[in-house]
Amino acid sequence: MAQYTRVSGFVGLITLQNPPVNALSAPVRQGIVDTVQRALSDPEVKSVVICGQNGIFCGGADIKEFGTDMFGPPLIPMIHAIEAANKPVVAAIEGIALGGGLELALGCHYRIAHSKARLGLPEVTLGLLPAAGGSQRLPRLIGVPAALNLITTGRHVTAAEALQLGIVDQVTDHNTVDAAVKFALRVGGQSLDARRISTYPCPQQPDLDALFEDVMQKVRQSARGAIAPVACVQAVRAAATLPYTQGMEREKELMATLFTSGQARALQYCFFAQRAVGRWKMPNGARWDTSKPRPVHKAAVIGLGTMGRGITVALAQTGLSVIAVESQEKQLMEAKQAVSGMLERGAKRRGVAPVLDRISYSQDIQAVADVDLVIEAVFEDMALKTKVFRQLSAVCKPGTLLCTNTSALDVDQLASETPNPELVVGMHFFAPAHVMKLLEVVYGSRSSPEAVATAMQLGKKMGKASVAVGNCRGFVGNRMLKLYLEQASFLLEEGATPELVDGALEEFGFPMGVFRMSDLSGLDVGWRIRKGEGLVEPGMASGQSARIRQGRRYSPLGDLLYEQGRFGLKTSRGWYQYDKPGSRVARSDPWVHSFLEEYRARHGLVARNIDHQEVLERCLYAMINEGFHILEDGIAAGPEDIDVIYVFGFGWPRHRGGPMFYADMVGLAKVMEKLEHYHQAHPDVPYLQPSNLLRKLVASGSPPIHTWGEVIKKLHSQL
Ligand SMILES: CCCCCCCC/C=C\C=C\CC(=O)SCCNC(=O)CCNC(=O)[C@H](O)C(C)(C)COP(=O)(O)OP(=O)(O)OC[C@H]1O[C@@H](n2cnc3c(N)ncnc32)[C@H](O)[C@@H]1OP(=O)(O)O
Repeated sequence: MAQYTRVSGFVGLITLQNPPVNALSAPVRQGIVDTVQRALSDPEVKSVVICGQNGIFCGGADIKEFGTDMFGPPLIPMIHAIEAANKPVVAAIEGIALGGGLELALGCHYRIAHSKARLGLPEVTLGLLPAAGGSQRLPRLIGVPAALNLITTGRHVTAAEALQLGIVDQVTDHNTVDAAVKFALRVGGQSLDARRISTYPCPQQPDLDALFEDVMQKVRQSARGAIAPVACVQAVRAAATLPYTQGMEREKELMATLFTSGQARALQYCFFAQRAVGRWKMPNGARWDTSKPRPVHKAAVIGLGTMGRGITVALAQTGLSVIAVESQEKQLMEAKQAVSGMLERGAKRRGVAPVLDRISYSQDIQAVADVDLVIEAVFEDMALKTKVFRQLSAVCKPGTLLCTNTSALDVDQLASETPNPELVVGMHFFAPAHVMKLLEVVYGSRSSPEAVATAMQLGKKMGKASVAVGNCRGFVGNRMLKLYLEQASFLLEEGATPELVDGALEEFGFPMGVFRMSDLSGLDVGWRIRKGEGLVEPGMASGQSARIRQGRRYSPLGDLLYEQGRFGLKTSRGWYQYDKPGSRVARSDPWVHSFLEEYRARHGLVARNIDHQEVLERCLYAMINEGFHILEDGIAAGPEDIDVIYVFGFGWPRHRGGPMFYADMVGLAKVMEKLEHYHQAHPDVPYLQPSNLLRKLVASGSPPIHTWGEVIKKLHSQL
């Protein structure tokens, strides 16, 4: 809807009304068309101002309409009619002008923004391009390089940057609508010939071909297979080389390809999934909207290894006072220096002052007596964590929330060591904790809704995609990852190389394949986890029972490399070789290839040809199948939770939506059939057997992902 009023005698004021972000839904577009016509035909009205209600100009097209039968007036003619008007139209931009919202503003003759407003064309993040003239007008207004930057990244700019770039004509600290009305009164009756952006020639750019070639190469490299950034470059190129009308034709053509693409569906799914995970619920009925978080002003971190340091930085940057505790003096000194460095570098990047004074350091756990929340980040060892939790219970004031950063251990067991298990939750960060955007909030069987709400709110304040998950070994992310890693090792045994497996996964869109990732995180880390699970004994890796452990297939390849001191990047040898410890450039290592050949010969394994498709099916479908088990077990409340975890924490390519969305796209029947096929070929790998839930979904005709909840509910009610 759009409301129309006449203000100051001569100005038609149009207010977009569609909370929460005044998205351009069909009724809003219809409202704009009607009210613009009304203003233009009223002889008393000399100029027009368009604004949005509640201090928000417009969040763009209504994303919920995509994929439905869209009705109502289309955006392009609506914006053309505004630009062609014979009375000045001024956009009063408060809050946000994004996507179609900014395109609407670019159709206006003038733009006035509040100093706190943000503007941008984020369509690329939804798998689209600015196809209501944005890709054609913006380059004409601000030049090709700046437009390319904004359109291919989708980044938001501040009002100050928008003014500097020439996107807006004026910035105000005062009431934007008042300023726009005053402005409109002043320009009423003036010629609009020089104010219609579509009539501007694109600013000349030396060596246009070289510029586009260079940008296209960079965009293709960073897009990891996403098609929208490439289409965005092509659309801007059309703006730079074609007359406006032909450029619009090209924009439309490119949008037609994107609009119905699987990638756009995936990216739009991710947009809503990211918001859906905030509406968490627990199997006992506790939920986000009935659980009140506690205030957290002061927090403590116990253990200042890599994770503890990152968590300390993340908390301090959120504005909390932090007490960082490390019992070893040398480690404490090193941590202090490292944390200060991280804070200083982060502050420099963001152009703010570092918040070093928010952190105090101590070797004594007694120092945490008055904090509201503690995050334990000591070594991943149950006995050690238990000791820390007992100490914390004795030291902390009543009501302090005790959180563990364990990546796999039993949260219930830790909670049982405290007199108040309802105050215990997992806060599983991902390394580096001040950078990675994911937080798994793990509720135990006795965690209170209040404790979960507090951890979720803190995660949100830290800027993390926070997902509430149940307690099981590895929670959601690592539980699924384990099978992905195992399948990759099995593929090596069967004839693949690390390069082949990584190549397939990187082509799929992961930033790095499984073996490069393993070199980065350290083969010693994986070895320690397997040892903790009782899978590793000295000498066992080469013995008779090497390839069967705990009654099922096991690959000792990682253990054998570990025994050779090949820990990955840190020792400059792992699945690849590196020029020096810490170097990121992975080079093939002939030693690894001979080692694999000898290993196969020793175990009577005959190498066969393995192609990219098999790598993807084995690694990804095994993980997806575990995702279905996780849903069945109620560890994740819905497929969105799993997908957000994988996109934000494990480098799953966002344009493929996450593992569960990907399964839906591939077709559940196909995933099930392939799993059955691989299980038949590898009966000693029980987890390749399709899960009950997957079978049930296929039997119910493979319903779309947003309706899986019904099938899961039915499954639970039958248990
Ligand atoms: C064959 C060819 C056919 C061609 C047809 C072409 C037709 C299309 C033509 C033009 C297309 C234009 C493209 C666009 O405009 S795409 C949309 C561009 N806009 C965006 O990407 C903005 C997305 N939103 C955000 O970034 C944020 O929501 C923000 C606006 C910054 C607000 O953030 P915050 O304050 O943190 O609040 P939330 O993110 O939680 O959002 C609050 C609720 O509002 C819902 N929302 C937000 N934006 C939209 C939107 N554009 N459409 C619909 N709904 C939106 C959001 O989902 C939250 O609700 P909920 O929690 O229920 O999910």
